[in-house]
Amino acid sequence: MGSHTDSTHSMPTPAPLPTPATAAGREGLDAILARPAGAVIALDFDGTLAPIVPDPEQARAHPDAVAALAALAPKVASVAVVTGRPAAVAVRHGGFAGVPGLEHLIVLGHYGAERWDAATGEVTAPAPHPGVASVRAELPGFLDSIGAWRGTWIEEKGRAVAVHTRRAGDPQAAFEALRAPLTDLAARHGLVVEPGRMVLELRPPGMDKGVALLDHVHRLSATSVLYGGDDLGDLPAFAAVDKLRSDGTPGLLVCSGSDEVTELRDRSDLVVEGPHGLVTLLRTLAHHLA
Ligand SMILES: O=P(O)(O)OC[C@H]1O[C@H](O[C@H]2O[C@H](CO)[C@@H](O)[C@H](O)[C@H]2O)[C@H](O)[C@@H](O)[C@@H]1O
Repeated sequence: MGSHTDSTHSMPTPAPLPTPATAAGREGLDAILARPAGAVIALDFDGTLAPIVPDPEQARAHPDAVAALAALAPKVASVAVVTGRPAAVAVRHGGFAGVPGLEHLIVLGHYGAERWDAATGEVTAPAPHPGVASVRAELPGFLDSIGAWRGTWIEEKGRAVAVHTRRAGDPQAAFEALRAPLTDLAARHGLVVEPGRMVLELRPPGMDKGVALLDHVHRLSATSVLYGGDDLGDLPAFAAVDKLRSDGTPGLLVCSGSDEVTELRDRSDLVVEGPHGLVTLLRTLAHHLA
């Protein structure tokens, strides 16, 4: 994908859009193309718009992501980023604030608990869950007591805490060893564990990316939806698109593929190769929309 040159007119013409592998996906893409003004384009951040790096503080949107989103946003009902990150962090690391074309961008942070609106620059969110403060206090001693792998570290997220294993000698073994104990710990504090790419997050229950996506699509009375993600936390959003489809709203499920997570590949209509492939798809889609 990319731009081609049309020798007849010497004008760049858009590369063709890829064909989704499923009939439902083709119907979703057709609906977006037929009526872009009714389409919601919703995208995960880490691993989808931003390449995975060892230090979450160093993660940044793909260099062409903002331009692709800004080209797409004026043509559709809404572009939204749906992320496990605090909304303000995703806005900062994405470079999403003050961008011409992204005046109506929405960032749904903390799996939808937070909402940042580019039109106001404000984040709205419910009161923090008290279990986060108590688990934050217990967590360092708890990790020591269970002999967590060296390199395991805690990310402070405000409304949640996340335990990362990517820097451990064997990240997958470190992740597996922590999963059951952290699930018990979270439950004792009224929280749930959200597993991700070499990360286990302890966060409040009751919200996920599927709930957030359905709410956003219904608020706008959208007529179609595209959701792109890479990780287990995106599966509820995939399920939400399935629900929308069965209720009559066409949708396209895009997987930002990696070797690390395979579950989404099997559930998606279209697989692109990581954030670079996703950004190329968005740019190509923008070219094809009236
Ligand atoms: O919902 P997302 O936007 O995909 O956010 C999920 C988690 O992303 C971050 O962790 C992941 O990306 C890091 C930077 O590339 C990487 O180091 C880590 O291994 C990944 O799991 C973020 O740090 C977490 O808080 C998010 O929950």
